[in-house]
Amino acid sequence: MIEISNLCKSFNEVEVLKGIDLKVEKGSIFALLGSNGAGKTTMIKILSTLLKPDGGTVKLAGIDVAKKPSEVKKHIALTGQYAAVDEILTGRENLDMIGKLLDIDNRKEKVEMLLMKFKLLEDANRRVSTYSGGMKRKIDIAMSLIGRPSVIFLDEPTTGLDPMSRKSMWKMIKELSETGITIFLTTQYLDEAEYLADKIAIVNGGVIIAEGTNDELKDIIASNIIKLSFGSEEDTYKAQLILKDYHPVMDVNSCELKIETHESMVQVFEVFDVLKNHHIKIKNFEKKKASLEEVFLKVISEDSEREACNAIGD
Ligand SMILES: Nc1ncnc2c1ncn2[C@@H]1O[C@H](COP(=O)(O)OP(=O)(O)OP(=O)(O)O)[C@@H](O)[C@H]1O
Repeated sequence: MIEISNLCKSFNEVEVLKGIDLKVEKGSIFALLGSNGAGKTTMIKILSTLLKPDGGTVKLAGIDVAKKPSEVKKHIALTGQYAAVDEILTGRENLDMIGKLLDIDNRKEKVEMLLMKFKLLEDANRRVSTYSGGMKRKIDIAMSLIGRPSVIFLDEPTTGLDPMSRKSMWKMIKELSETGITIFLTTQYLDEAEYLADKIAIVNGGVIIAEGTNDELKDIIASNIIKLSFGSEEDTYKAQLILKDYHPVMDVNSCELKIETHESMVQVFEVFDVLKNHHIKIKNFEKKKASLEEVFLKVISEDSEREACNAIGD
């Protein structure tokens, strides 16, 4: 549904996007992750025709976004971090206004159907200025659905929402995806990407540094993690010293060490052997896959280190 090739964009000589290549499958949920200022919103603006790229191509449903923006607009909807709703109007009036602008058939019915779907019927005649953050976000998404888009861009859809509203937004996004709409979202919440996305890409320094399904990212980039717990602080400190070549991360309070293992079980047995030889008893042992957060932090820090080394080399 979306094909991005060698996408570049600079602002005042600062290169924000330095050659992005991505593909998003029809009907899937795609999450773009990145730190503050990584270029996520810039990318969404280009994909949704609001900003012209400096180079590269973007095709949406096979249509070139730069060459035929008005064609592309018929297929897409954009909702932002800051709800684009008119606060003075009621929820119903907001939906009706967009319906009029888009000259939608059966507008009234469509508006009522969306109010019902988003559980906003009871509050439909209240001014949006009196809505909670979660309700504003709902009306924003409902407005974007009036034109029956095939792709919806959600820029940080749950930023600023409380945990309950986040969960209900997640449910709504899943339901939208089940109707066949392709969803492209940006987020800073790793659990959000982990829960929602069929595919995830991490943008850093203007390029995509990792891409894949949740499991692929964890498999390809991250190693497995072993968690060892000990009977005392003393043993934990000793184990940390003995295992220093494995770069353990220590949590003294819970007497735990976390170690990354890069190869199957071989390193796990090595660690056991070393501890046994030093007569340190392991109280508990757990082997788990890295979380997406661990993957994210690792690839970002490795990429930044590489950049720093390159800069020194230059
Ligand atoms: N119109 C503009 N003029 C100049 N610089 C801009 C403009 N828009 C964005 N930038 C810069 O481009 C970089 C990327 O911004 P962008 O908003 O795309 O990042 P982001 O990943 O969405 O960040 P955040 O997570 O903080 O929203 C930032 O350094 C920002 O200051």
